[in-house]
Amino acid sequence: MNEFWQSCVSHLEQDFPPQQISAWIRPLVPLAFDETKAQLRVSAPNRFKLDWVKKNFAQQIEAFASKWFDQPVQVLFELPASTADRSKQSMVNGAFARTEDHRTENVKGSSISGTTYTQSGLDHVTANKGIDPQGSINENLIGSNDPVRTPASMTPVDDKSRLNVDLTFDNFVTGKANQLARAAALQVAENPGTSYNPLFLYGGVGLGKTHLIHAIGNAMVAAGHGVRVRYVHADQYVSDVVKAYQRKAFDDFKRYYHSLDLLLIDDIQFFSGKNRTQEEFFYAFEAMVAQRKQIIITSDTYPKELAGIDSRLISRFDSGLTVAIEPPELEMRVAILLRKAEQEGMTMPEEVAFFIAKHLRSNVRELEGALKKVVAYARFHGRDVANVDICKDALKDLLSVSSGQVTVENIQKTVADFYKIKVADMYSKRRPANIAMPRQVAMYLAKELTQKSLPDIGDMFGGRDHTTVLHAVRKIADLRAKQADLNHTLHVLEQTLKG
Ligand SMILES: Nc1ncnc2c1ncn2[C@@H]1O[C@H](COP(=O)(O)OP(=O)(O)OP(=O)(O)O)[C@@H](O)[C@H]1O
Repeated sequence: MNEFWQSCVSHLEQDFPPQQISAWIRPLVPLAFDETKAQLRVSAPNRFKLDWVKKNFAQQIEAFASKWFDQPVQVLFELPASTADRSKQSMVNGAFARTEDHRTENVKGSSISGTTYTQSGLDHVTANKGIDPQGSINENLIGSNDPVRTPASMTPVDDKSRLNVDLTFDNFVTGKANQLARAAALQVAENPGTSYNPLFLYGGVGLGKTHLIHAIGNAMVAAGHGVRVRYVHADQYVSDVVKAYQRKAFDDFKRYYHSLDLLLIDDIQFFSGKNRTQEEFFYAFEAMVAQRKQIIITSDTYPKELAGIDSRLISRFDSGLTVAIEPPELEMRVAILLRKAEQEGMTMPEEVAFFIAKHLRSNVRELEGALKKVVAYARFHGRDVANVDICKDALKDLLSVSSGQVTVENIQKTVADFYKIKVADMYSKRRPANIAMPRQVAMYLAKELTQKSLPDIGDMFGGRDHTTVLHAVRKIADLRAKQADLNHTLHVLEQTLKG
């Protein structure tokens, strides 16, 4: 059985990215193969994973098993005995035995749509519908048409906390833009409720705020003290308040939120103008902080800048630690692309990451989108290694928006970034080889890609004589013809500059 399963997993690894394998396939346990019925029994750790695997992987597993056992095999997925018993018991009793659990399930279920996890979350809700026959708040809230934020079809979400288990400190790339936020987040994860309460993270879209707060939640859960953690998007919290109000279920609502050890509330700017929500949140905030329970808030701006939020709340938000996440700098963008390409199983040479990172500057989500396009495009053309030409084709639309006219300043900056030297070295009189060579490359590109004359270019490189520029242009052209490496570098730089 073991041998079969290992081969099956290896086989699936060829078709699915490592993230999906670790999220969905590795947690499965092969139980037995019944030869007479040609049935393979496989156990999934919970109902959510079971449904997901059944829907998305069953076919491939069946096909592989049929080949392996040399007959058409049916795969039966089941829950571990204890989980199955619990579900059954709930069905029979008609309600959860412990009201605490029941209430928790209700509110939890209510907050699924409208967050990043909509697709998988809804599947989970559907699976739970039968388990919760009373379905008081739960059923009604599920019916809501909350907006879908991000379709994350394969996002593994923990049912209880609504944490995305894939968003961890380990895969959070750090750079100047986010090192402070990460350090604060780590500190809070290690000393919840006692270091900074609340921790308030703010920054523009797609910069990693959500990622970081999930990482805190996951770290605290992993620390294994049985903490009650809950991630909720502010929009969803608003809709929970409305529904609790409609159903006169405020006591349950309050008890649930006030009982948490860690509340992660995302995009608090969505509370703007929602007075009743703000009031409820104020009580939850006071109750939790008084008991040293940790609250972490994200927002698109810092507390005092929040519009339509009660000043009492703003002063509470300001009472802990407020940290910004800035847009990623070039090096961090390159590092993110390299890391994510590796996760996608795509080989991406550093200069290719540089090419993308140079053009797409706004946020990490944009980089991820670009990378997905490149990976899909490369795979479609049967390539495992991305190159600049593939990127140019795959990202045609994105690049045309961001590309501008090539200027000498742009060339100096791009070449300096590429060779990891300072832009100021382009004008300086210093002549060590590690600076002189990139400077000559920049002069060469300036002559090639702009209309500037040799004396103009000389001026722009710290008042150098036109003969110095001419010498540089000739030298680089000559070397380019002889050195494949340099030719390749120049090609990357030209593509990067031309967009
Ligand atoms: N430093 C990072 N390292 C790795 N991945 C990152 C990093 N920052 C962001 N990401 C990824 O970029 C995507 C967008 O990040 P996230 O959703 O956390 O942004 P956000 O700041 O919460 O944006 P929004 O305000 O739009 O909700 C996510 O897939 C996240 O995993």
